Amino acid sequence: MTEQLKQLRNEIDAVDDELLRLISTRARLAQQVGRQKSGTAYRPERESQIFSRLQQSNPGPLRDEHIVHLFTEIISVCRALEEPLTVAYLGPQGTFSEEAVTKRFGSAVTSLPCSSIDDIFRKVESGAASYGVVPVENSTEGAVGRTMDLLLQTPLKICGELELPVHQCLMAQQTDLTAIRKIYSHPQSFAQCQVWINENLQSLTAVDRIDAASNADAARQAAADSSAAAIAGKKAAEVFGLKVCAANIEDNPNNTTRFLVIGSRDVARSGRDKTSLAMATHNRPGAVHELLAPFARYQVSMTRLESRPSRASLWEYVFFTDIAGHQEDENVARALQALRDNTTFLKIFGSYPAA
Ligand SMILES: O=C(O)C(=O)C[C@]1(C(=O)O)C=C[C@@H](O)C=C1
Repeated sequence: MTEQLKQLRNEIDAVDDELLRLISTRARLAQQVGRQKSGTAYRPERESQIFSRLQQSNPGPLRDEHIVHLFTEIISVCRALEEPLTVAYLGPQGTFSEEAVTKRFGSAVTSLPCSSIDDIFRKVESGAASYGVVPVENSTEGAVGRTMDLLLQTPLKICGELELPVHQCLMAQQTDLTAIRKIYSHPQSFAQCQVWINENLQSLTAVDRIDAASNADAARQAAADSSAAAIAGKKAAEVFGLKVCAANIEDNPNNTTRFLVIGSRDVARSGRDKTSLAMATHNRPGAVHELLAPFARYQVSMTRLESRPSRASLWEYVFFTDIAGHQEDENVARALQALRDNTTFLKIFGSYPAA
């Protein structure tokens, strides 16, 4: 070892000692904060403010996303000292939903795999989980209808959102594509990889596509059959001991799924928030125009507008809307009051920090 290398490593040791001391101090402060406040330890608005501040003062060379990743884990262990959290997600282990839980809450939570989106809502409503993470839309496939329908029925609130880039892989027990006779995957993942499958697999011999309940379930089935492959995220290959035959096979490289965090408490203002709601009005000419007018009047930006059948009567729709700002912001509060006066139905799902 050169003298210079030895010297640099000594400096790293000294920095690590300092980091250890500082992280321990931070953890003790979080414990004190936990004793001061009432209710749940998880404060999404505060975490969002911490990330914004750190990104603004990031001196490099680490990228902002690395800083957020490191501090997500630091906050995760500090939060766990205050209160252990259980987070429900669409299982089994190895799904993109599980990745979404770790991305938002860090690793120091108990993640609870559920067999359906309905089950996630049930677990949070019953208190078996403190929070739930549910997919709400995909950039290629559009809205996740079940999540939207359940939001209408539940007393739960939206406490946060996050976006997860969805990179699909073809995985199998071996990497020889000519040995593959069937592929398991979730129908949505098949849809996201159509071009790649047609170009790379259909030209071989006949390959059956078999729908699975989830990508991770597809990987589980491929792990039990040497003539099968699965399309799933890289995490599923790790969980089920499969080899990745081809990575990033999604037709759209920007393929992203947006997830919501659901819980039972309202979230305070972070200063960079969004509010989600659903509304309905009479089925007559100009009604939708009138419905949206308060947003224009009070200068509230809409970031999403999606209609779904109301399920109450034929050809009646509920409009799901995301707007910029928190319910407690003056312009948002005024727009919401105008909506209360003009709609036949209005449900506010919650305000939360924008991703
Ligand atoms: O500020 C708080 O309320 C804390 O509990 C501290 C802390 C943190 O580690 O910074 C931990 C959990 C909360 O979600 C937000 C922040």
